[in-house]
Amino acid sequence: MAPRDCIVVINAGSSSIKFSLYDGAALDLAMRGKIENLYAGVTRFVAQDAAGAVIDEHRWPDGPIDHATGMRFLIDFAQSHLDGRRVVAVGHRIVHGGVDYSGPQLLTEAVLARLDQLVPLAPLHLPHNLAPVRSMLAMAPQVPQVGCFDTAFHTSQPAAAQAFALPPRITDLGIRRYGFHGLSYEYISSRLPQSDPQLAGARVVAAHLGNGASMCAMLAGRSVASTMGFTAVDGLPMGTRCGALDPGVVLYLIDELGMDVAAVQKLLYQESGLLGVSGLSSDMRTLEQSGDPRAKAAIALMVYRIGRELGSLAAALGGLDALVFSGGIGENSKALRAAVCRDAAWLGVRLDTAANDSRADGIRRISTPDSSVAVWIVPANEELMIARHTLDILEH
Ligand SMILES: Nc1ncnc2c1ncn2[C@@H]1O[C@H](COP(=O)(O)OP(=O)(O)O)[C@@H](O)[C@H]1O
Ligand SMILES: CC(=O)OP(=O)(O)O
Ligand SMILES: [Mg+2]
Repeated sequence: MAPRDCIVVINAGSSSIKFSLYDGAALDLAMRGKIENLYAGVTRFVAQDAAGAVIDEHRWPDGPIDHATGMRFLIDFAQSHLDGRRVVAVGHRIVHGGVDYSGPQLLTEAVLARLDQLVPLAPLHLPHNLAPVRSMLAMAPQVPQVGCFDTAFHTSQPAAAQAFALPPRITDLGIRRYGFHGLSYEYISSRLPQSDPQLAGARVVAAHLGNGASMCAMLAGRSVASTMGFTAVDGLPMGTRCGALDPGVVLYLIDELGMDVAAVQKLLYQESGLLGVSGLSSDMRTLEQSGDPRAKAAIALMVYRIGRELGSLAAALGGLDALVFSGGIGENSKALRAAVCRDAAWLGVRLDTAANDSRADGIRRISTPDSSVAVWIVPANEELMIARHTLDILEH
């Protein structure tokens, strides 16, 4: 890579699109931006330089926008801020890789066609992950587009963690647990031992709590279990997704309530979770500011489920050395972290209240020195992981 060469990274989540621009083979961050509150609330855009100074901001006061409008805005923004750089590759977060893709992949029309088949497994994400790849392939066919999969990090899980108790004729179709947010967990597993080398071989549970939310058990930096399964609707309650559900409920909705598949999908993916329980909002900030008992109930349910999953994941690890919070809620909600840590006292978790309440940012420890479980905040950085994988693909 020449000094003016750069890699662009696009991370399209369910409620946000993040982009970053990295200079040269050292992957020095040049600029990052985020459009948040797609589909709900006031959509806003903010871009920052490497030092975190805001270089541009924008709001859409006439109502929330969708992924396609957001992407067009971002492409225009990035193109007008390249400042003489040459884009040598674009790295994309692709939420589902299915059975075919367990590592970063150069995206061609043939690969995209296979990924199209996985859309039913990630309806809130995959269409928005794939559309920008196609528009960039059309705009600049000479620029490699690299896909980095959320599922890839979890392929290290033991067979029992990946299995549903279903007959082989079903399992053989690829109907098994995959796990998601893998790029976030992979970043955490690479970043945590830099701050505390003792954690390199440790039993760690990380909670990526954003609009989508999951938890992952990692042993010596490798995924051994996670709360998300075949799809990103499993596990914890999320902004609008229900999380773990007795499959009998789905049968009942269809058979007894006469709901069709589209209605069930909408209910479980878009009308449940924090939004569904509170009846108010999918946004944790709104719920925390609300005095409505339904908002409190929604948060309490999320805290309760995190605690239950923490026990389960600690069991998969045979104990617990560290607990990590990440994602928009995990990084910013001190109340949620305090509630989760209070419920995890039985595991030896002791929160340092002052550290938890501090306005510091960046990676930091928030447990007391005598806590037998180290509690950390690690700001999510899926983009850096994508940039590293993209550079690897370019160089090999
Ligand atoms: N200061 C804050 N306090 C509490 N929750 C916050 C705060 N900032 C962001 N959040 C929550 O983080 C969630 C979005 O997380 P994020 O990781 O940005 O989303 P995505 O999964 O789309 O990438 C929202 O529920 C939002 O309310
Ligand atoms: C997998 C997933 O839920 O992603 P997000 O948090 O971006 O919605
Ligand atoms: Mg996210």
